[in-house]
This record gives sequence, C-alpha cells and structure tokens, in this order.
Amino acid sequence: MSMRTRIKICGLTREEDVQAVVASGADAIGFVFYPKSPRYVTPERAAELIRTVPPFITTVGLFVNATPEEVAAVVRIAPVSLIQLHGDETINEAAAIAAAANRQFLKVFRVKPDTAPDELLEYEQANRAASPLFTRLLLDTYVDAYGGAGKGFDWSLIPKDLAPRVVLSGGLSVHNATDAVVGVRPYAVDISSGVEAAKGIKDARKIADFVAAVRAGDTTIEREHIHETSVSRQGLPTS
Ligand SMILES: O=C(O)c1ccccc1NCC(=O)[C@H](O)[C@H](O)COP(=O)(O)O
Repeated sequence: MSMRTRIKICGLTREEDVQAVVASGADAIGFVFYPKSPRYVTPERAAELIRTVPPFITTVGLFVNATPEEVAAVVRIAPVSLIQLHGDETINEAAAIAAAANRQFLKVFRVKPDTAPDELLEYEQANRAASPLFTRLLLDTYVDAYGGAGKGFDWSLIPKDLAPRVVLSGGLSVHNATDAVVGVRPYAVDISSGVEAAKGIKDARKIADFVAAVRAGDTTIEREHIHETSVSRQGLPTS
C-alpha cells in the first residue's frame, strides 16, 4: 500500500504564490473568503487566481459563518472545487450551505485543550449522516480569530481510526510536518502561517520545504510498512 498525504496550502492572495504551490507538487490551494481575515480575497480576485491553476489541482474556498446565499454567490464568481466551513456553522447549517453552493465541503472542528477524542468521532459521524456532500473533517486549533493563527493542538486527541478521514491543520511547519504525518497519519495536512513571509504573502522556499517534509513522512511510513510486511511474511509457515 502506498501512502501519500495530501497537502493543502491556504490563504493565497498572489499569482506568484499560486505558481509556487503548483511547482511544489502540493494538491490544493485555499482562498479565504472571510472579510475579517488579513488573507481575504474578493471572489473576483480569486476567480483571476483560479484561472492560473492547472487541471487536477483542487481549489478550496474558506468561509466563516456565511449564509447559504452568500456562499452560493461567491462560488458563482469564483468556481472553487470545494468549500471549507471554518466557523460556528451547525451541522445542519453546513449541510444547507453546501447544498446551496452545490459543492462538497470540509467541516472544521476547532480543538480545545479539553476536547475529548469521542467528541471528534461523534462530530465526524454526525456530519456524514447529515450530508452526502460532507467529505472530510478538518481539525484546527481553537482561536478567537477562527483560524490561520499558526497555533497547534495536542495531536494525541485524534482517535487512530479517525485519522485517515482527517485534514490536520493548525501550527504546522517544516519543523513538525514529518512528525505530524508519521505520528497522526492524516488524510491530508493544511498550512497557512508556517509557509508565509507575512500574512497573505507566501514564501516559495518555505512551501517547497514543507512539501518535502511531508513527503519525508510518507517515505518513513512506506518503509515501516515494507518492514512490517516482510517480518510477517517471514513468520508464515512454509509449505
Ligand atoms: O487564514 C485565515 O486568516 C483564517 C481566518 C479565519 C478562519 C480560518 C483561517 N485560515 C484557516 C487556514 O488557513 C487553515 O485552514 C488552518 O487554520 C491553518 O492555519 P495555520 O495554523 O496558520 O497554518
């Protein structure tokens, strides 16, 4: 089995940064449609940036507490592949927003120090039950500004069986990406602050280094898997 952790780089505002993400081999590019964010882009600007993204790279529109009508209006102008609901939307509100936008969605759970692992499992199951458009649970650290704060949380709260359905974010960087991939084994990782020169301004070197650190984690997992397979083969009785 070959493991490849998907990588999303969030909060793009400039064409050169979009090209740096594409060149890095990352899988997804996020645009922040939350007006209070320093990384906010207008739908019109995002539409221009999306036109520079080659095929087979996913574009994601991030919203915080927007209405179904607002989200639908944005995606009509900026045709993102899927949406990320990063606010206090209830499970049913998130389902209604996704239906109005006609997009699959990532729902964010903002983890607090007292979050229980079971809460994460139950939240993911409830989202799946509420909408066929729900695709992955994105875990980020609880902060008043909602996200993009470069702050991490305790990964040991993530149940092992949930990890393959999780997008891990919050305070990731080149320094902890390999450990995150090997330790948590999430479906994907998502980063903003850790690859920036300033808020909304990405650093091509940091993006490339982050992607390399994630791939180093993938390689470690692959090697562990090959080792485990060969050990278990040796343990098989020969006929
Ligand atoms: O980026 C923002 O300014 C932002 C504002 C409000 C909600 C979410 C926001 N960003 C979310 C992300 O960029 C990522 O999904 C994630 O939180 C990673 O952030 P970081 O810790 O900065 O890597």
